[in-house]
Amino acid sequence: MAPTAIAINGVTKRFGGLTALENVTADIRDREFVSILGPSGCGKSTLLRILAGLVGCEEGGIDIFGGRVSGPRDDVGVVFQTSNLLPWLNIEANLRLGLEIRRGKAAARDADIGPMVETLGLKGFEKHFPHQLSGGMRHRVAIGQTLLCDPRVLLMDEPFGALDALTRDRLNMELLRIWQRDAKTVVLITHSIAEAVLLSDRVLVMSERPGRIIRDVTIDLPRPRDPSRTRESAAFGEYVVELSRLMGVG
Ligand SMILES: Nc1ncnc2c1ncn2[C@@H]1O[C@H](COP(=O)(O)OP(=O)(O)OP(=O)(O)O)[C@@H](O)[C@H]1O
Repeated sequence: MAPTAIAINGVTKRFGGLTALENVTADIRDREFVSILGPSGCGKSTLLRILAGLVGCEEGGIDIFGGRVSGPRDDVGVVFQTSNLLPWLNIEANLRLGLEIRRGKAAARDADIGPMVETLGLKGFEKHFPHQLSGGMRHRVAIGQTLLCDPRVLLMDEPFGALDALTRDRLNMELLRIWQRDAKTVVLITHSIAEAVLLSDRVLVMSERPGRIIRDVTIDLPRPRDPSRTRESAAFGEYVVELSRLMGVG
């Protein structure tokens, strides 16, 4: 079995008198693709921010590759729900920005971003500015910014929510390709049960706030997973039904 990449050890998080997370414990293996599902407000984003080292917690802690998380790390990349591109930089410069911050000016200047631009479906828009793009396109740039940095651990907070179904499918597949090719560990927060089943090795289901992990479902579907074929399979449907029931929406 692969070694542990992320160990979540009894994490409790409070905001004043509000307990957002209560004794959350989970192990995520190196190269594993894990999704987190849970009702709105149960603490998913808070957990991701703690994993990213952006906020602390009152009890427990997170270890990534054996080291206690005490702040953002270079080997951990995060994609948030909303994109925050710099409005005065064009798309190409925005894409290079993440690299510049992490690897320096020379690495950012020399990087071949063509393949990523292609993947993101943004060819021809390199010289445009963020205000000239649709919300979905801006979001794709933000995803590309993080992917270009090639982090070993990728944390994603509902990254595809704002995208149309076709783009979402394309980026889902691209994410799977990158995950398999580059042996990354991925933690994905999604509201889509179908997306979680399509992509993941395991789905962690959280309770209503205060968030706890109430179920750990292994998705034993063959890979590679072509979206249409996978969605048509009986086993896929059974996982969706099981998770819907756990989420109280079935
Ligand atoms: N900075 C903060 N200060 C105070 N309360 C907060 C803060 N951040 C989150 N919360 C509260 O913690 C709880 C969990 O919020 P969080 O955003 O983690 O939930 P979520 O599961 O990601 O929700 P959603 O699915 O709707 O995005 C909520 O009740 C929220 O109001």
